[in-house]
Amino acid sequence: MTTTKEKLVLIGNGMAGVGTIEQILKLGGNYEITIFGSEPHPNYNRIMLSYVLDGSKTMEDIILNDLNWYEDHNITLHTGTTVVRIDEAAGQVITDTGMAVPYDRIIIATGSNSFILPIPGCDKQGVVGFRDIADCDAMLAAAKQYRRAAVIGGGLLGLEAAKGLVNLGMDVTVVHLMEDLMERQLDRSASSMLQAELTRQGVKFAMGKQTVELTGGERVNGLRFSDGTDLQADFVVMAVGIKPNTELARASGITVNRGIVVDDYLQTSIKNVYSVGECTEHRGLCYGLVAPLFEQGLVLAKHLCGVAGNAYEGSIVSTKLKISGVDVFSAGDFQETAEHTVISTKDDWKQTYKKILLKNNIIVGAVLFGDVTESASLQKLVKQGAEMTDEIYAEVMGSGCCGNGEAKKGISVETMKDEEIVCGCNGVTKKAIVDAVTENGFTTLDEIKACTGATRSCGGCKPVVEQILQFVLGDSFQQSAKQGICGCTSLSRDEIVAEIQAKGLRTTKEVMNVLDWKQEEGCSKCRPAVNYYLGMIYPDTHVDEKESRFVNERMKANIQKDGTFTVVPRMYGGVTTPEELKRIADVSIKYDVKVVKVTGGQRLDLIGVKKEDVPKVWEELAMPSGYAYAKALRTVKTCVGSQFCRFGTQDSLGMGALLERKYERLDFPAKFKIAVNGCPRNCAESCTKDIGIVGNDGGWEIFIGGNGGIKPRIADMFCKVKTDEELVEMCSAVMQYYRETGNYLERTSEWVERMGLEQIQTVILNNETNRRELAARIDFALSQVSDPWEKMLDDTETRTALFEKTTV
Ligand SMILES: Cc1cc2nc3c(=O)[nH]c(=O)nc-3n(C[C@H](O)[C@H](O)[C@H](O)COP(=O)(O)OP(=O)(O)OC[C@H]3O[C@@H](n4cnc5c(N)ncnc54)[C@H](O)[C@@H]3O)c2cc1C
Ligand SMILES: NC(=O)c1ccc[n+]([C@@H]2O[C@H](COP(=O)([O-])OP(=O)(O)OC[C@H]3O[C@@H](n4cnc5c(N)ncnc54)[C@H](O)[C@@H]3O)[C@@H](O)[C@H]2O)c1
Ligand code: SF4
Ligand code: FES
Repeated sequence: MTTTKEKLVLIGNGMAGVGTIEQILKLGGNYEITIFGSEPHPNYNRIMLSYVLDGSKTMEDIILNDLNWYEDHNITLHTGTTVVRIDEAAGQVITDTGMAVPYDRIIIATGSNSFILPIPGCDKQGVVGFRDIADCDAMLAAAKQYRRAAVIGGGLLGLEAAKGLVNLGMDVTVVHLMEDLMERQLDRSASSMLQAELTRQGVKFAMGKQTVELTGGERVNGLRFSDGTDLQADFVVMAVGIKPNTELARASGITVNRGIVVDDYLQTSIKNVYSVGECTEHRGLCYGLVAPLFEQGLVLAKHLCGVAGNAYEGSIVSTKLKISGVDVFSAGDFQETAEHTVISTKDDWKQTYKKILLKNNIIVGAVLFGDVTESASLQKLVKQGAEMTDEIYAEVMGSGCCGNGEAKKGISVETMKDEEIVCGCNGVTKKAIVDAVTENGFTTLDEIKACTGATRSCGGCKPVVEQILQFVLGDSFQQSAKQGICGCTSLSRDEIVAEIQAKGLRTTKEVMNVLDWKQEEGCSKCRPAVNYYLGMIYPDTHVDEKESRFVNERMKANIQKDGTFTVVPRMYGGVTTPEELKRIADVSIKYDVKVVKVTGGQRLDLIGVKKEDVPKVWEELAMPSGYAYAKALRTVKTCVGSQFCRFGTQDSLGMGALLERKYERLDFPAKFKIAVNGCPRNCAESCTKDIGIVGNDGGWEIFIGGNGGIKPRIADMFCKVKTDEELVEMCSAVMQYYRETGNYLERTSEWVERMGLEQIQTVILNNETNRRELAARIDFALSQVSDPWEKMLDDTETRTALFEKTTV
């Protein structure tokens, strides 16, 4: 008997909402889930935007759940779609794109918006908040063009933004209303130590300043303060707090105060409509940190899954500033009053400060600066409302038997109670981590993260998690610190490839079974990687595993934020014909293609094709797939070369087309780009391509390992060759060597750095047999591939399943 699942709609694709869905899935909740998110991205770690800005993480690093995760859990995701109203009578949510989607239950998790000071000039160009990827992009772009930045607000966000902009080379002044930084978390002593440290790191400060106007023309050029003084700035970040996003709730008749008002089970004033996250007001409080939001999410998930659990009674918050070299921690009360008993130590030489506040001998708050080793213990003590005892005093103030910091660290982990929370962001206890090691056999930080969630958000708990691993594993900890390709295995890429070859393993499932994967099914990181390694090892017999492919690769087209697709046909060497152009034009008009874009790789991109039209567009274009969605050869960029250019000494057009025809369709560890130039003037920009080829009088020069993307790298000169045949053989050998030794998703720019140029030259240039064998192996692999669009057009079943279902 099949039971119909209740329809659960999540509005808001942020950390709180998706965190709740993750809990529901863990608890086995039986829902048909649909998620709406205004942003055009899958769920990402907003906290980490500070690290993207300071350059220590990339946007890709901070994705928490990629599109495969939604697919794998049968979740329908609508990105770039805002829900504008809940129609309670009709039992539907209504979107800004005109969708009406039925629901049985709703979770509202619409988060907050940056608070923008409503002062004259606040809408000028160059004024941003710091809340999402778009803001972060704007800041990264501004840093390339401008020098002077002002950050209004000296709270957590303003200081992290300021340090990020300093790292990007800007001259940054933090403009703060009060006399003390982070006055909502720190007392005057900690605040002034913090200001001194940040000044040392290059941040300037204008304290006690109220901004009354932003000056300039269309673009901001400065700030005017209430005392009549001003500050020049051509970029302004507002970080003066946040405003719960309650628009949708108000429009739907839900009770709203500062936030959306909920009871202790996160129920709003409307039946079956719940709210979690920053948009929520519980017992008069709205929270702006993830730990309380995850606590709310857990209570709600249990409630929605019918699992017994406590009501949500509110959270005690603690904060840590995420600036490298600045250790600050604050939990609970931080400003002493007559009611408090104060325990404090301040070391001006070591620049450390510790203060613990007691009320009637109960620990109610703590502030740490410089040394935050005790933050996890103090966080727990404050949360528990623990009574101060001699033992606790000795532990947290560092007196008594253990004068030595290292010894003390060990003891503090050892004496930590099982139920003590180690990761505040994700509510992970010491016991959960110890169990992950002793019961599941996990031994690395990545595995602990995948299993328990600890370290997944702000990362502040990493040192304590490491200490626990060390404590439980003893001497084997160092050895186990070797990281596998993901949390499912401790094996490296080379070990996996060697095992596949030695044991003759044939499928992903077999690899995972035989090599003792910790998660039977693997994850979205290892499944595509293993599928690639199998295809590389067995080019003739491996049956490609579609379920291990990323969504774009499965669809053979790139999904866009509005759910439509792009179609990029192949144009060998960037050359097309009037007949092809006519077909492209006819198809674009017939299928109402939104934009036809000339790409940087010299071809045409049909953007905005409706999903159901994609196969018809392929059929009517009658051109090969351009593989714009694949980890394969994308484009071969060419200049006009000797056929037309008066400087050209080599036929770059002809060679480009030849190479593109030869190497198209084959899988590589990552996308692959080539450029061919007719002379050293290098009009087709060889230096930023995986293989760059430059014609000269006596033949060709070959460059490898260039990249123009997020981590630009200029290609290295690999060798010179005289004939076209030598050129092709050399390219074949380099490409096959990269296919055989590259880590999945590793671009050649990283591969060359990792392997060393000399090593690659030794293997390929100094050993003719090697070179010939590599070239023969790639030729064999190439003989096995065929056009995927043509294949899909002949396969009615797959085509219908992919393009005629309602979801991707
Ligand atoms: C730079 C930065 C650093 C931070 N660092 C930390 C830190 O170190 N520690 C910490 O604890 N917290 C930190 N925070 C705060 C933390 O990120 C937030 O508390 C948390 O992300 C809030 O989660 P949320 O899901 O409630 O809201 P959000 O993350 O704002 O998610 C809400 C989502 O809903 C979407 N949405 C809104 N309305 C609609 C609608 N009507 N229909 C569809 N979608 C909608 C929004 O576009 C948004 O994507 C930081 C925040 C920032 C910006
Ligand atoms: N490490 C972390 O935990 C972290 C990092 C970034 C953001 N966040 C969270 O993101 C949210 C936003 O952070 P935030 O720092 O903007 O909020 P906030 O409310 O914590 O701090 C805002 C600061 O701006 C100051 N301010 C207000 N009006 C001003 C004015 N007119 N001129 C100058 N200064 C003014 C306030 O005095 C306050 O110190 C918060 O919920 C915060 O907890 C947390
Ligand atoms: S690279 Fe040389 S041959 Fe090619 S277009 Fe430029 S000048 Fe002409
Ligand atoms: S405390 Fe933030 S990730 Fe663990």
